[in-house]
Amino acid sequence: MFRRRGRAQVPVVAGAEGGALALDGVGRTYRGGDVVALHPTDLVVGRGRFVAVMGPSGSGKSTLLQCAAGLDRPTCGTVRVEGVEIGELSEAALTRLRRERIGFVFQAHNLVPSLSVAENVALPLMLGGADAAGPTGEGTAARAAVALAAVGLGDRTTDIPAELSGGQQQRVAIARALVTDPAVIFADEPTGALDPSTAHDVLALLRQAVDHGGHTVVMVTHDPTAAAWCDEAVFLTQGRLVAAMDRPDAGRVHAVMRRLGRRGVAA
Ligand SMILES: Nc1ncnc2c1ncn2[C@@H]1O[C@H](COP(=O)(O)OP(=O)(O)OP(=O)(O)O)[C@@H](O)[C@H]1O
Repeated sequence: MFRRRGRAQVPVVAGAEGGALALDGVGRTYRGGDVVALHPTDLVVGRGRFVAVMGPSGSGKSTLLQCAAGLDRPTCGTVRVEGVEIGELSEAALTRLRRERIGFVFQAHNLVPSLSVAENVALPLMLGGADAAGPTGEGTAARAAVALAAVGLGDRTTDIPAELSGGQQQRVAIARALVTDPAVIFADEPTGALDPSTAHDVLALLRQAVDHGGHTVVMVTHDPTAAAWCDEAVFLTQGRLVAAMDRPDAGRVHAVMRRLGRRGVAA
């Protein structure tokens, strides 16, 4: 669905009122403006939604995700997470917001190899120092244990990452993303390195985080099957958001991706 704005068509993801994430005219250029990775883009994601960001290689998906997550500063526009405009935050405040209100899951899970599974999950809490205790005063170890139990790894807390399979390591990364109870989880190709069965388990966990944890998940993926786990899919091509789909299924997503790959535009 779209509403018209001056500069571009604007996908509005269902349930946008009180959005967890709002991009307003967010663009990113490189080399003094010669390379436009992302044209000014508007996107509002409602709380408790699972959204896939899709598009051909080089269409700007990772750029959008990095700007939305406060990992990169856009060239123009504003990003709000739970209504907080992140461009106005100091580096220290942005770091704190990223640590406490945002979770990250990447294709390469970035676990610290020398730390145990439980220590890896507790890391965002430990970096938070005095604020690490949960709402009822439980400590970091207890919170990490709850997050690990939620991804089915409650019995692997003392292992180091190398002792786990790739899929189990990705589940640890999801536990680490969940442990701070973030408003938004950004996932960049979280199943890109996994076999279909393990990918299924990881996507089920993200779906559960939305349905039972009330989290919002924004996931970059190339995979129509992964997109079918989402509430909505939005499609980028050549740095522009050109289409959105409610309740995507793999067949329809695949058809749009083929059209985008062929012509660079949505039908
Ligand atoms: N640091 C950079 N300097 C110059 N150009 C860049 C830089 N980062 C990204 N780009 C360009 O911006 C465009 C969008 O890149 P981006 O990584 O966002 O695409 P993507 O859709 O995530 O691609 P993929 O699916 O292959 O990961 C590409 O043309 C890319 O070459």
